[in-house]
Amino acid sequence: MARYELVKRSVALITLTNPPVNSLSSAVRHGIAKTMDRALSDPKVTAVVICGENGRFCGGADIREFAGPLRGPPLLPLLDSIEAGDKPVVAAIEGVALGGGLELALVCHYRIAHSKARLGLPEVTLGLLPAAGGTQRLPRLIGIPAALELITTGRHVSSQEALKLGIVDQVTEHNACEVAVEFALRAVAKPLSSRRLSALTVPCPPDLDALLEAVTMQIQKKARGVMAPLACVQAVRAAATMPYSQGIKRESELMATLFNSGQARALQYSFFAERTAGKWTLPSGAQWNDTKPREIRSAAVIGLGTMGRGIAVSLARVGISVIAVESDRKLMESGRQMVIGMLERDAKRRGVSASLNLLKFTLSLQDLKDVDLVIEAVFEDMALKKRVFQELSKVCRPTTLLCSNTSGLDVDALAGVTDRPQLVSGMHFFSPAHVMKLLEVVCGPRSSSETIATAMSLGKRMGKVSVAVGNCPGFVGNRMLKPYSDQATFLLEEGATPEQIDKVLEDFGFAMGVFRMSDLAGLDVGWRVRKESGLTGPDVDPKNPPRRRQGRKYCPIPDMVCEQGRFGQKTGRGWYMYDKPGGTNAKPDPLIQNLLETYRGRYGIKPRNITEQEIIERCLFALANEGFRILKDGIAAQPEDIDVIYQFGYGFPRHRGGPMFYASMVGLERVLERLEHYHQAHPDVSHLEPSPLLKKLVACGSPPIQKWREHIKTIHSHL
Ligand SMILES: CCCCCCCCCCCCC/C=C/C(=O)SCCNC(=O)CCNC(=O)[C@H](O)C(C)(C)COP(=O)(O)OP(=O)(O)OC[C@H]1O[C@@H](n2cnc3c(N)ncnc32)[C@H](O)[C@@H]1OP(=O)(O)O
Repeated sequence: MARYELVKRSVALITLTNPPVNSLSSAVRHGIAKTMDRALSDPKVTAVVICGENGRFCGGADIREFAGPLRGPPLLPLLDSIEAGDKPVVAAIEGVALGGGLELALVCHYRIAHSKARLGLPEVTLGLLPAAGGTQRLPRLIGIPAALELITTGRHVSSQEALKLGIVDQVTEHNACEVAVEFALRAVAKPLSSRRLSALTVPCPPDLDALLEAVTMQIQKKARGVMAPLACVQAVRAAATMPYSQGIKRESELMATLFNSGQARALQYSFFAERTAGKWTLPSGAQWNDTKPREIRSAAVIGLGTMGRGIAVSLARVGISVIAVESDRKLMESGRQMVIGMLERDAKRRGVSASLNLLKFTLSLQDLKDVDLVIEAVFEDMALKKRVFQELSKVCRPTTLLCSNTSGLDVDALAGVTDRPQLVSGMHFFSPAHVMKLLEVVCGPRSSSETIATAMSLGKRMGKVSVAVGNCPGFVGNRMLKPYSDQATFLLEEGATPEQIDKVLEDFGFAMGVFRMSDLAGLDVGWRVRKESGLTGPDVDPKNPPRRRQGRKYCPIPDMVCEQGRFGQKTGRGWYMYDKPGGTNAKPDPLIQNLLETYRGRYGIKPRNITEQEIIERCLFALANEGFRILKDGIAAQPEDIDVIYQFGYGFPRHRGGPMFYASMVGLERVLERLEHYHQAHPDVSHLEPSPLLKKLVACGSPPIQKWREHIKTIHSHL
């Protein structure tokens, strides 16, 4: 776990060996303690170099160990003892020095970084703080403002930035280990006192209180209700105002408040969930690590609406040549201008040159005959999409993969009109596609494993978090959205207002409440779908009870809002009013209040006081309940996939883990009991009826979320 060698006759080279990221597991900490003792007690050794195996210094504490009882040598005293040693210690940083890894480097007396290395204290993203002295040493090294920014955001910095900030002493293009050994030899006999960061005084800015206040306010605005960044501010305040011995105690106290918190558990779960989601398995048994994806060099995007434009940008900026197709010259020209503008702005932000030469715009599908992959992003209309797929099937070479950006239509029906159903899949991007990180890769019953592997790998290349899902109306994300938003509109009928519901959801941590989100997305899209499904509009049987459709409870309020031409932000009116069409400043609208009152009056509904608890339970438990159905139906393979989809596609707060993790934290028994209660009160709302899988899990003693898979075992897996 830590290898010991003597090099150049007098330098002890300690190599951390815990693949893949050399995290500081109990065994590694043990290894460091043993090898450091050996180095310090061997008179032949004049200096020490610490490095990591396989070009990675250290990815920090072993996050998996946080879930169990803490064993092995504690990190903090181990690091303090390295710093206190009387032989110079040099950190040779290659790959990453993150979290405890950087804290280890900070107790070394010198730090040499490879030019491609990344450094940072990302503990805050795991609901923690750098509690192995990081909050006390980094401010002493680089000053309060810079340390505060790095510690509260968890941002990684390049070695060049680390050099500018003063975190490292030298950046090298060569083997960092060899450079560090030479450096260590030159450091022998130089005084170490000024190199022990804990002994330095903190350069304290005169406006410390104002700075801390400003950062606190920024955090409260950006990360409402999240504890760890605020604890980080307090720890840095301690560094600025206390001697090291007291500051370190404060750091430990603050860590103790975070360590076993629900937020830390949720954030650590989210870290692993994101990685688990990339590891897909299909019903055929094929999986992520045994299926080779195809290399995609060229792609086509059909349709230059909002989605198509974002997809074209996402492809071009990772070096894929793109042919963008529109049906109308005017639309093509305006699409061209927008895509070019988006790419130029993106390139400017990233400090690279825009890859405009990779773009081609055309009106003819005939131009697609040689591309490796097509992503169709036309209007959400099955007949139109089928025509496009039929045409593509004729035009493209037989090996071209055909993907649809549909947000919920049957991918297999599209596959059925082509000559290559095995090469068809869904690639469901989220708007705006060049910004949003989520990609649902929809696996139809005939999609081959190579097709799925290619779509997943293309998603990764575009910087997306890709999740493989099965084929059903709405897939995972949009299928779950329906019960969630239905509950919100039923609550409006019963007495709530859009702003009340949104506030509760935003206080819970959602980036936007359900009504503000709908206004942003546009209310007309759902209205059109409801009209096409015969749920609203002139075709609805007037004899039908007005609040029931197709045998189910139905709330027509969203249709009534649309009937007034209120389509959301783009029209300046929706659930809220905005300063102008396209405005983003949502204000409660008395007209909506009137509409709700008139509606309740017409149907004799006596409004009642709706509590925060009811809003959370009805919206979020209905959401999770559908998630259980999705797992049972084999549309998602594991709860982690659902949670990743909701975090990256729907603004579910990461510090709550996602709808399924949240349900597990509340307690499955409690979720079941509340759903039963609400279903009893609303027997005509089927999505409040507890799902069989939820009941089964409760009957099995509510196992932890990581064990749910063992109870799912569906024979109908679509994944
Ligand atoms: C009352 C109680 C009081 C309690 C007080 C407790 C006191 C405890 C004190 C402890 C003080 C410790 C302070 C330090 C804390 C930390 O260091 S927390 C960890 C900080 N580090 C990170 O956040 C880095 C996380 N990792 C990454 O960002 C990336 O993995 C990477 C290093 C940049 C590499 O990326 P990439 O090459 O893309 O590979 P991945 O796919 O992400 O990872 C590969 C596999 O490695 C696993 N992994 C990565 N990092 C860790 C880790 N730190 N611990 C455990 N496992 C890790 C990752 O999950 C992948 O594994 P698989 O999923 O199995 O493939």
